[in-house]
Amino acid sequence: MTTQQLISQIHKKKSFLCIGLDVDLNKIPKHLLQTEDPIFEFNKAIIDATHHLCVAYKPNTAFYEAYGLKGWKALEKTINYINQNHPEIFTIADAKRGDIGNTSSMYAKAFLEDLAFDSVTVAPYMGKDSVEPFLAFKNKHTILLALTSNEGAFDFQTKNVDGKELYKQVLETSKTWKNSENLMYVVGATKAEYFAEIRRIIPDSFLLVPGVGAQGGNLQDVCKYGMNSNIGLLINSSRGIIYASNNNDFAEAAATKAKELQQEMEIILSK
Ligand SMILES: O=c1ccn([C@@H]2O[C@H](COP(=O)(O)O)[C@@H](O)[C@H]2O)c(=O)[nH]1
Repeated sequence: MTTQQLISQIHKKKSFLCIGLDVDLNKIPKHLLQTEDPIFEFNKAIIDATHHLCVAYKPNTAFYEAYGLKGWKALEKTINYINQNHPEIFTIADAKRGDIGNTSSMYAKAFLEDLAFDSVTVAPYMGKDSVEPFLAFKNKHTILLALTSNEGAFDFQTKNVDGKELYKQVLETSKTWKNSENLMYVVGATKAEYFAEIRRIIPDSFLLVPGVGAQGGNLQDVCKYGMNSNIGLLINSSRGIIYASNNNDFAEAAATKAKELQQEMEIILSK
C-alpha cells in the first residue's frame, strides 16, 4: 500500500486507529479454545467486528511465535484473511527485526513478501546496512523504533550522544539512507512531550504510536503535537480493545471500544 492510499483511507473512515492483534490464549473466551485454531478464530471475530472503524491491524509476532508452528500458521491465516477481505487495510508485522544485511534481507522477505504485510517494525541499533534491505521493498514500509513507549526508553534512547539524544540521531541519520521515503517511526504515546521536537526533525513521516489504552498514553496530547497536514499518525491500541470482554460478547465489546476511539478521532479530524 502506498502512503497516499493510507491517507485516503484515513479520510474515508475518519479514523487513524490501528488495532493490535496480540492474542494471549489465557485471555480469550474459553469456548474458542475448543476450536481448531483459537488464535485465528479470535482474530477473525475481532476483524469482522472492527474493520470499518480502523485503518490498520498490527499483530505483534511475539504472540504468535510463542505458540510455535501453530502460532505461525495462525499469523499467516490472519494476514491472508485481512489481505483477501479488507485489502484497503494497512498491515503491520510488529516483529522488531534487524540484523547484518543478508539476514535482514531474509527477515524482509519473510514479512513483506512471503506473509505480504504492508510494513514491519525494525530496530535501528545495527545501523544503515541492517535497515536498508527492508527499505528496498517498493510500496512497503519500514517502521523504525525511534522513541519507544516503555520506561526503558530512557536507558539509551534519550541519552546524549555527541551532543544529541540518541533517538534524534536515529531520526536524522535514517533520513539519509537509501529509499528513506519508505520509513515510518515508532513513537510511544506515553512520550507525548517529545512529539513537537520529533516533528521538527521528521515533519512529513508517519508515526506509529503505541501506548494509548493499557499503557496510559493520551490521544489528545499525541494529536496536538504529533499530527501533520497528512494526519501522519497511526494510533495503536491492543489490549484496551481486544480484551474489552472475555465473554461471548468479546467482539462486540472490542467494536464498542474501537468506536469510542474512532469517534474521538473523527472529532479531532473535523477541527
Ligand atoms: O514502543 C513500543 C513499541 C511497540 N509496542 C507494542 O505495541 C503494542 C501495545 O499494546 P497495548 O496492549 O495497547 O499496550 C504491543 O504489541 C507492544 O509490544 C509498544 O507498546 N511500545
